[in-house]
Amino acid sequence: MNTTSVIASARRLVIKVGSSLVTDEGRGLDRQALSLWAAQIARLRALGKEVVLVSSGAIAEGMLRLGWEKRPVLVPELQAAAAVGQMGLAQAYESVFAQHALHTAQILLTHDDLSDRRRYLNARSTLFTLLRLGVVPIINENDTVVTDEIKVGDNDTLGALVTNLIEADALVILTDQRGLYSADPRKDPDARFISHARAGEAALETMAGGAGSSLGKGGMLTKILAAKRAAGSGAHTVIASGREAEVLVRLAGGECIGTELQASLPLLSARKQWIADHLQLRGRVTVDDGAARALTRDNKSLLPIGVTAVEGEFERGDVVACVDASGKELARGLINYSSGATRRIMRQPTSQIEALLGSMEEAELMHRDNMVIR
Ligand SMILES: Nc1ncnc2c1ncn2[C@@H]1O[C@H](COP(=O)(O)OP(=O)(O)O)[C@@H](O)[C@H]1O
Ligand SMILES: N[C@@H](CCC(=O)OP(=O)(O)O)C(=O)O
Repeated sequence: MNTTSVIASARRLVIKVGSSLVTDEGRGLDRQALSLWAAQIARLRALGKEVVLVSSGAIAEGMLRLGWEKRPVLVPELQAAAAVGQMGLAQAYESVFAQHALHTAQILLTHDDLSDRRRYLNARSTLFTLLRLGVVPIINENDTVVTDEIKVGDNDTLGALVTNLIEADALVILTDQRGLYSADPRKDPDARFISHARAGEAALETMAGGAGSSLGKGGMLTKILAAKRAAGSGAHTVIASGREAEVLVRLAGGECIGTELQASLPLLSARKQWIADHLQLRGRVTVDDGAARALTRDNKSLLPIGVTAVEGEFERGDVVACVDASGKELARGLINYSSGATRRIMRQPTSQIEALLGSMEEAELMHRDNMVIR
């Protein structure tokens, strides 16, 4: 077991702060807390660390400003609250970082931005440029424009996607608990604290429950899944209390505070990580047993002959899932043919592609190099 926090050696960090912390349990923007994190982030920067902040709290702050006591159910009302609250977040962060002569930059993202390769690369280079300029990027989901089809849904997941996007060394999730317990400590007084574990361990998911307050979205499960996702690019995750004194500076000094979730999964290349990080896919192809073995056991590409069904409408180059007969996802990757063309060539040998379509783009429906096994 490590006695030095993984944060000590991390050079590039993503720090995520949850709604209940940012808004003092919905009482209003906690400027004191924001000011303490800004002071700590300024110290991390002085130590040579690059920091990107992912902050929740727009909806909670917007509700408060609009005088709404209960989280609205109607999507346009949630979106309106987010639009109002985001103004408060941006203003508050700008002023607390200004005290340390640090500029901030607001970045509002949707899942659509990250699943489009061109926009993904744009977001990445903008973030790198901001870091190089010494600016602290502050990210939230663009709640005002998201629909179910294009949303990430919670900022723990968004934090992990950003971690992978900028190849950060670590993701720090600050919340209202000390870290992960064996059960929700709000419900189980005997819950045991977990100080270290491996990101992606299945047992962790059974320990984690939903959100403890009505302010947050994710709860502990999204944090555990975020750690697993971030581990794909080799990033370690620490879940700790945002109320712990000097938490970020102490972590950077090597002190183990909170739950450390070590990355120990096989590393994916940056492009494969982008494929793995698609939360919503445009379609799926069902593969037969032979193709399932070829993909998962023999490291082979997917050929049209192994496909038995096609769902959804997709274009060449879209990310599509390969599922078995029971619907379980075996792999996903960039497909070489549109859904219409795939329907015409499925169950057929490669030698028939040209005769069926008039030309052959590629021999494989999905090439191994463009595929991630699940
Ligand atoms: N196993 C667990 N360990 C710790 N907290 C848990 C666990 N399961 C559920 N929770 C709940 O998750 C809450 C934190 O999630 P959430 O309210 O979404 O916070 P945030 O706004 O920081 O994302 C805690 O307050 C706690 O009640
Ligand atoms: N984008 C939303 C936050 C959604 C969310 O994941 O909240 P939380 O679980 O508190 O991190 C907002 O700013 O209100």
